[in-house]
Amino acid sequence: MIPFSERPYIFINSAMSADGKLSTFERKQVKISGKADFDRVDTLRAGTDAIMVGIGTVLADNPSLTVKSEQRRLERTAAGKEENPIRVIVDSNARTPIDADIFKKGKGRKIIVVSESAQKEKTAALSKMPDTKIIVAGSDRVNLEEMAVLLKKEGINRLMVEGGATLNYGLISVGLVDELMIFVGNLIIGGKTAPTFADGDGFSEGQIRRLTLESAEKIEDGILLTWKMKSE
Ligand SMILES: NC(=O)C1=CN([C@@H]2O[C@H](COP(=O)(O)OP(=O)(O)OC[C@H]3O[C@@H](n4cnc5c(N)ncnc54)[C@H](O)[C@@H]3O)[C@@H](O)[C@H]2O)C=CC1
Ligand SMILES: Nc1nc(O)c(N)c(N[C@@H]2O[C@H](COP(=O)(O)O)[C@@H](O)[C@H]2O)n1
Repeated sequence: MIPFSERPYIFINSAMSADGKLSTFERKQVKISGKADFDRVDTLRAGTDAIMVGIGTVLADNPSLTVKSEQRRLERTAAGKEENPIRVIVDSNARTPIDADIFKKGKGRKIIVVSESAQKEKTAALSKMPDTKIIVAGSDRVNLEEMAVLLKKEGINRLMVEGGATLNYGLISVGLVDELMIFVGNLIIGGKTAPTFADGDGFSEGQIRRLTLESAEKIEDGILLTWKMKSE
């Protein structure tokens, strides 16, 4: 485990259906949160140094990961920060499209974390995008622990993760998650191949991770659960 002083504080914010799905079997983005929850997410975004997603989420949702409220952006700039937190994509093979919204919408730094096996032409093209830095961590796949240490060196002390299913599992499995905020919405999505909150290989019985419930808050017709990871 990486000592806490050498990595950012890392929390995941996700929205899942009552049956634990992040989206449909077609991997199409579903609005699980309502207006109030999206506003809460915007406050969280404004209060972090960086927002991270996996490449699967970029390819499926094409998110911009910007702070939506002008007032919150102004408060950030008044405090000497950039309008938007640094946007980080975990992208082992440098598959991020150069026309992705992350490059088109909102000002601020972007970091694409790739592995050594990513094609050099692809990383070169991404490194030419404005305000974009490439970080290499890991040989075939991004090594998340190495990445966390490098992100701390970039000045990221508080990191918000917005999925998806594979990245959530990957971070939890290497002990890199401190807190989870899961909004459970009032819908059933179903489907055995639809992404769940944490996919990946799954934990065997002896490896199951345990949580401590911090709070449960009703928001519109859903519930926001805030959990801390129990130390292993
Ligand atoms: N409801 C919600 O809050 C959210 C829903 N989603 C949904 O989740 C789905 C996307 O999830 P996934 O396909 O699982 O993609 P993902 O966003 O978790 O990205 C997975 C990719 O991350 C990369 N990666 C590199 N190194 C890794 C490592 N060591 N561990 C784990 N991942 C690593 C791999 O290339 C892997 O394919 C979409 O359907 C999207 O709509 C995504 C974000 C939030
Ligand atoms: N909090 C939350 N609730 C939902 O219902 C969602 N579908 C998501 N998805 C996440 O939000 C990203 C979109 O961000 P932008 O609006 O483009 O800035 C999406 O990619 C998921 O990470 N989140």
